[in-house]
Amino acid sequence: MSTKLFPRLHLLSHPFPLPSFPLMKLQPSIRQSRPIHIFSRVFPFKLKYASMAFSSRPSQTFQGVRRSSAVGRSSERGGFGASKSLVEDEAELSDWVSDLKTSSFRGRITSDEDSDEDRRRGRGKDRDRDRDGDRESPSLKRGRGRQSYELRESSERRRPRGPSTESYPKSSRNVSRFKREYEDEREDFRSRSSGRVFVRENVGSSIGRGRGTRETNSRNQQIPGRESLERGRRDSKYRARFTGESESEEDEDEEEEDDGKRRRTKTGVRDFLGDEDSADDEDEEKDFLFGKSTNTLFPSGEKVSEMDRPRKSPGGSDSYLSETRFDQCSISPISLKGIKDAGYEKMTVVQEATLPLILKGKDVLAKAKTGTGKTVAFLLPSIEVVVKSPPTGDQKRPPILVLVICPTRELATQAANEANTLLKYHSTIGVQVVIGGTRLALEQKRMQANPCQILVATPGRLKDHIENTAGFATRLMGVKVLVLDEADHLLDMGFRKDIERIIAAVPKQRQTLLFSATVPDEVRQISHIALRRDHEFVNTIQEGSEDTHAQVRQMHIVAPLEKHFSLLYAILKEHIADDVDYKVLVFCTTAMVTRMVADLLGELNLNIREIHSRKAQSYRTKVSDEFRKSKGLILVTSDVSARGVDYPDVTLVIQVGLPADREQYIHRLGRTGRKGKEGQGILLLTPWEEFFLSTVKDLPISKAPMPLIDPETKKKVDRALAHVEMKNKEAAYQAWLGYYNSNKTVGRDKYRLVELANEFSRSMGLDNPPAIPKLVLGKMGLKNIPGLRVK
Ligand SMILES: Nc1ncnc2c1ncn2[C@@H]1O[C@H](COP(=O)(O)OP(=O)(O)OP(=O)(O)O)[C@@H](O)[C@H]1O
Repeated sequence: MSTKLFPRLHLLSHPFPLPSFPLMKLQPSIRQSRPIHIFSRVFPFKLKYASMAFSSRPSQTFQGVRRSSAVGRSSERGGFGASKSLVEDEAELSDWVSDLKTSSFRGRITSDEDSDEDRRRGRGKDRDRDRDGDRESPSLKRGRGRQSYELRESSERRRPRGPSTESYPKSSRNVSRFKREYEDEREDFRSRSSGRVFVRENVGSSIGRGRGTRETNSRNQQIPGRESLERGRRDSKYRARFTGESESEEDEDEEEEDDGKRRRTKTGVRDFLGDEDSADDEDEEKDFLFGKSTNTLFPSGEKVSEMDRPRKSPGGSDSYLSETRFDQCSISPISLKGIKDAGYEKMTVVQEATLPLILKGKDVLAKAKTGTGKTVAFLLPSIEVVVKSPPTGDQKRPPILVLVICPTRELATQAANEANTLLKYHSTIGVQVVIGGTRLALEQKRMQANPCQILVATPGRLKDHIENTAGFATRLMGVKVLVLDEADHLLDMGFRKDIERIIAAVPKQRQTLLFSATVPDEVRQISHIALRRDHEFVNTIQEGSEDTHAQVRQMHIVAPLEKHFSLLYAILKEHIADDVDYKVLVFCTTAMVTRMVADLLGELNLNIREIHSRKAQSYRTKVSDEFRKSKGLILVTSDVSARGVDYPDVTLVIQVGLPADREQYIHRLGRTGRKGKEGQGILLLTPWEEFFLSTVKDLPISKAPMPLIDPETKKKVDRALAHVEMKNKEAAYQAWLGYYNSNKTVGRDKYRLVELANEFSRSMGLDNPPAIPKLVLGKMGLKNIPGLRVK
């Protein structure tokens, strides 16, 4: 792309006005500034910062922070309405589902009571999977392709679930593959879906917890052979599943370990892996054992009116740091020592806004932009709760005092790392992590043998422990603080049932903290599931300001699918040429599309890594760690990296294809521009995806000039495409079809959808679209649509 015509862009620091909070004096904020390279030059103007004007009310506590009581607040996002998600509301979903006309789908409609009964009857570890939709007919399971996952997941949202008493067929390769794909895709789906909430009760209704009804509520540098070993391992594992063995959906690696012997004899695959896996486990063990080792606070019930505080920024840019130092708050000296060692001196704006409230014992729902220190904001006061808690007599089952729930494994690990940093000098307080993809037994041992006042968990694995770990439920009854990180996502339909189950397992008398960079109105309305009625809503994003960072340049390119791979390559090449310290995230729509794009970029000799739900957890952890520390690297990823992951100094985020919704666009973009740094975001769409721009029209996304693709580049990309494995293209095609089929706009017209899918197929260099199993097409509601090939 020719970018040389345009001036470079530099962002300037700017001062904020003085706050009225007595302890906190705001000075001009110093931001790290780096020149914007490549795409800055496509814009013939300098970024202008609009001065922000806010009404100031004397009763406010923090500048630039809107705080409100729980009751009666609706919109804080200016003119923007509800997010557009894959399946936006129940009525639309209903219409959409009725279009599918599949008898097997109808066959799946059963009742929740049945499923509970089924659980009681006991299906061993299978019950965790039941939670996520395995209560269905075997025929459905057989037909489940990964790309049909969205269909199933969406369908589940509206129907009660019931049991399947029939076992999986034992020897069908197709079944194994579909099952594997379905399980793997689930995490990607969960990662990208958000905002799909159907409950529309007013906050503060009688259902609220406060009213006592809580429960109602470079691939080229990859380890040689690793990939194929992983796949072989998965095949073996899933084959084992169909023999009637099972595990929780997040626990693939765990099952491999626990049932390794059995599977080894069945398939022989694990013979190749024994050593490697134990090495992985040791690494993981080390990771999790690195560190060491609550007063019950109840709100006074005071109502706080909405407070719009000015945090004016004469320079225009938003600041992530306040002028308030941590030692100005009532934090224990030992915590302060840890904070100092971590290099934190001043609080970020969200920390300044929420810390006093949380220390007072209030339930808080907080919204703050990506990369502005929300993790410390909830961890630090939680640690203080532990500090103030009297020691307990129960040595056998010491209580867990703080429970932090994160939607992804990477995020949970990251939060635990941050907790350990803060706990550096608290020798008797320990944090433990429980996440899918690791051995349940290992976690059980760790939680028993080490201090574990703070537990960070992903929902599925936590639920597994609640149901399967002796004494765990008792330990959870000690919880004084419950934190939902990425709260809007956790309260979304993909996680809702798990979260409700977890909430039921912790005491009603607790403090609850909900944090996210996006809080759609729907989430506010259902927050009573977790929060007390008199909770505080703290919004650090000023009215009239965007949910994204001003120092992140956002652009979109609209081009036909056939050009996307060449464009992606051209954009990356330009960026690499412009910035030796490049660090790029390329988001793709699904795990299999991610794999195919990673293959392609690897063939083009770019220094890439890939991460998605189809990768083993040990691999994901390694790649994630590597990317965190690296420069000069491109991470091709599905939405497992969309939220919360704190990779420092990401220079560019590229989103290829339709993001699941507005929230997901914001979170993905938020991997760059963290801690006040600059960054760039490019959204690459086709003309028929352009409608998405209307859902983010309040964000400063400008149209980038169309990069020129010279014939040589085109040829190079075509040659590289020819080297991408056919089976990866086939899987990408099927996944692509499934993803867009579940989009309520693109998936509405099935004939058009198939035309577009075949366009995607051609863009991968295929003359004919790959054939898809008949059953899968049936599940997707795509039987007899012209243009599809059936196998
Ligand atoms: N007071 C502070 N001073 C300096 N750096 C801080 C401070 N608090 C947190 N950080 C750092 O800021 C970075 C971003 O923090 P964090 O990941 O918690 O952001 P976040 O708001 O949760 O982002 P996201 O919305 O993407 O999850 C981290 O590297 C963290 O260590």
